[in-house]
Amino acid sequence: MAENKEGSSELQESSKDETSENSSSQFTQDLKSVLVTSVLNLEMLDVDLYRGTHHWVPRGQRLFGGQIVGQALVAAAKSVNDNLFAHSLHCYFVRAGDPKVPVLYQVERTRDGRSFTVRSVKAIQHGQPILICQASFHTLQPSPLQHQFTMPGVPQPEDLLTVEELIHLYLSKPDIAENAKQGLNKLLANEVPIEVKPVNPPHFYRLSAAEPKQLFWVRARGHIGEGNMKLHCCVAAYVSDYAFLGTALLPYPNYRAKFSASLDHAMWFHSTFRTDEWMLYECESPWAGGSRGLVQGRLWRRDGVLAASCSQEGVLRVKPVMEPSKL
Ligand SMILES: CC(=O)SCCNC(=O)CCNC(=O)[C@H](O)C(C)(C)COP(=O)(O)OP(=O)(O)OC[C@H]1O[C@@H](n2cnc3c(N)ncnc32)[C@H](O)[C@@H]1OP(=O)(O)O
Repeated sequence: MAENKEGSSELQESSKDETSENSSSQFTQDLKSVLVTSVLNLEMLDVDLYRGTHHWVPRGQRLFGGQIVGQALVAAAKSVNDNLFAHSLHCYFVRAGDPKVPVLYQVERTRDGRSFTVRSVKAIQHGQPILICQASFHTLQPSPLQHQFTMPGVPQPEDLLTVEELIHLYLSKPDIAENAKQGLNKLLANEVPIEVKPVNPPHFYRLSAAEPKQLFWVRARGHIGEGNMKLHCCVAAYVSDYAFLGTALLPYPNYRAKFSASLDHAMWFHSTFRTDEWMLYECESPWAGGSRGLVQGRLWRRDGVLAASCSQEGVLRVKPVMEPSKL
């Protein structure tokens, strides 16, 4: 991958490592997460201009927002020095992403300050922006001010089932409705590059109204490894948009989304973490109204350290379900 003006960023280092790994052992390459090898591995077309491809597209046939955010952060991170760490990003999804064409990422070097560096990224398809994103990077500046909430007490991932295992359990029910079976098999066919273990999975038969809160353990499929924090932040951006907006629907089992899409997405990165290790994603929706819903999330390391926080508002247009769906 060509060097850009700033010299090689960490991400380029990792891709150099990757190249060396590739040459050393195909086995290592097979273990590397598909997030690293394809979803977040952008092709550099020119200085500050990159092209991304797609790995998994949700059923709604618009690009997965987490992929666009993760790729935009990858593009921004390539133009900053290795001594800077991503600490926040704010973005708007302004048009649906088209799964049939790649996405171009155009990076503007908005400001290089003494401590903070800001990049603006436009994700472009068919000559139009689909996402506008600002990302900010900070040098390490320790401080006596240090506090965080306490991580919720939940069962460990080893004691929970993956989404795939839960689906197989539901599919084994003798009286499962045909349409529910088709829906579940479609979910199974998804090649989502992250493993998810819901802490409070929905009850199969009757979805009663629940609090707009959900928790699940998440991790990237495959190996990413230590050290490349910018890459882990990009994977966290990808992960943070998975099932996030659905938190706002939990109190309404008699409605289902007719049209839903993320409008914006904001993230703050607090500490080092490994997205290829289990992390607890705590999601809640403090508000919904006017065909919109607000969701907030906290990503926790297993040792209880708060790794990242995120917020998102989405458009939620719903229609009544004749009878509560069996999943
Ligand atoms: C979870 C995820 O990853 S989602 C992926 C990431 N997020 C995205 O892709 C969102 C990208 N942004 C967008 O697509 C656009 O900004 C939008 C759709 C959110 C808003 O754009 P607008 O031009 O204002 O669209 P608007 O909301 O008026 O219409 C959108 C659709 O809802 C329909 N609609 C509009 N108003 C209403 C309404 N009151 N009731 C029902 N349907 C409506 C429209 O007919 C349109 O349907 P169509 O696309 O089949 O024509």
